[in-house]
Amino acid sequence: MVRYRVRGGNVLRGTAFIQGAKNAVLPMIGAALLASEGRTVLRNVPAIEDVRRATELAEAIGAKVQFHESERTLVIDASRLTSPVLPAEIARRFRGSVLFVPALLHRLGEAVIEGVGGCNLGSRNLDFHYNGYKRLGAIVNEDDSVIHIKAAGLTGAPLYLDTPSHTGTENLVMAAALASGTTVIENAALEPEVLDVIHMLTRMGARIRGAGTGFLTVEGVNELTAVEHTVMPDRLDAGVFMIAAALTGGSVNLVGGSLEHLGVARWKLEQMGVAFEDEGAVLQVSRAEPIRPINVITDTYPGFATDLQNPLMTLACLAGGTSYIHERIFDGRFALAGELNKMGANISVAENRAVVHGPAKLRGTRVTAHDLRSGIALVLAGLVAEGETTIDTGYLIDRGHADLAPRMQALGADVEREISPSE
Ligand SMILES: CC(=O)N[C@H]1[C@@H](OP(=O)(O)OP(=O)(O)OC[C@H]2O[C@@H](n3ccc(=O)[nH]c3=O)[C@H](O)[C@@H]2O)O[C@H](CO)[C@@H](O)[C@@H]1O
Ligand SMILES: C=C(OP(=O)(O)O)C(=O)O
Repeated sequence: MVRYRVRGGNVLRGTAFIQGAKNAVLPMIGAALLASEGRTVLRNVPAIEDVRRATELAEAIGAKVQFHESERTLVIDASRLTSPVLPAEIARRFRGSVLFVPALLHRLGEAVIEGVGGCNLGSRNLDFHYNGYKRLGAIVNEDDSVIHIKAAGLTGAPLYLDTPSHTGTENLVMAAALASGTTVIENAALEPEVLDVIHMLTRMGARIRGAGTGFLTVEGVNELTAVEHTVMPDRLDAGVFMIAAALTGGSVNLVGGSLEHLGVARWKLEQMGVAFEDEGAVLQVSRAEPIRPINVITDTYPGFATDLQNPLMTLACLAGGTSYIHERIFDGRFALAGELNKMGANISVAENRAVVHGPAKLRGTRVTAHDLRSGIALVLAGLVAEGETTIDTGYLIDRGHADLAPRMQALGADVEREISPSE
């Protein structure tokens, strides 16, 4: 079992190299499976567990995949897909498995979803996805726990998303890209990762207009070709290292961090006292003043990213006053509060609102990661807690952050990753 052990008190200084974006590379692997000839090359791929699971899942349906981890490069040959089944033992380990459905529908005419994983954040429905496939002509059978979708060719149609779903947009764009005729997707997501996926699909030969406007028009084409594409940097990984610098009162140079990918989050961090110095391709982050309390409302991009809500909750624990966090994307994303309270924080939660009373003096103890971002938020808390903090279920952290311990150690943090015999 993977466990992280953090000893607090060190001020972080130095350079952090931001990884490739988890939430861009996973749909890109799904997109690579749409190419019936040649090999796709993805660069700047993060060495995270979700990518390793996605590699295993792609191989389970017949693709040939080589993940050259030290080169951060994935090579995918999807010329022969052999099975429409996304096996539960792999698909249930990560959310990105849902992104393989469009390729299965186009390449094999059917998809059998034995399960979808991902962070435990409440309902996490997929009805927008299924409704979209039906409107494109697929037959979706949701009768039992295994979802069967059949499609003898998809036909363009007017689609909509009730809310601008991140993977919902990516899946419906991929489904429409090879459908016959024109598809319009209303209320499409604007996240930078979604735009990067659309950029890759366009380079593959897809005909997509309106990226970043909320209205996407997709003219179906007959085939998509394999390309080489470099994955954008991970803005959530960058946000974690920004907050690490702010928490410890240090100064960190981010290679690969970009402020415009953060949207409102950049301004909220500045409101709390975080200072940014844009030095060309390097972004310097520091905190020159005491941490101020904040009022944060999570939203779709460019609103405050829900994936940074937990790391920000940790920062708010040190603020000189009361902070208010309103989580508007997921209906169960406050598991972190109970763990931080074990460390001496004073956080109260009522439905989708949390109130963080600061400043709190955090003390190291044994805590549990309930999901990827609560896990990384606990590592951040350990950086400023008195004594030692151990974080169990560290696999959840490794789902989304590559080489976390070495990258933190390079900044002077006392962070160790341990493999303990499963208890
Ligand atoms: C692999 C990946 O890219 N994961 C990201 C993706 O997740 P994911 O794509 O699952 O998140 P969505 O944007 O779809 O979901 C947001 C909300 O919409 C609801 N919903 C979504 C789809 C649907 O068909 N029906 C429905 O009701 C969900 O229950 C949730 O409450 O975007 C989230 C929001 O930025 C991020 O936290 C995740 O890191
Ligand atoms: C919710 C997240 O991931 P996933 O959708 O892969 O569970 C996340 O990255 O914070």
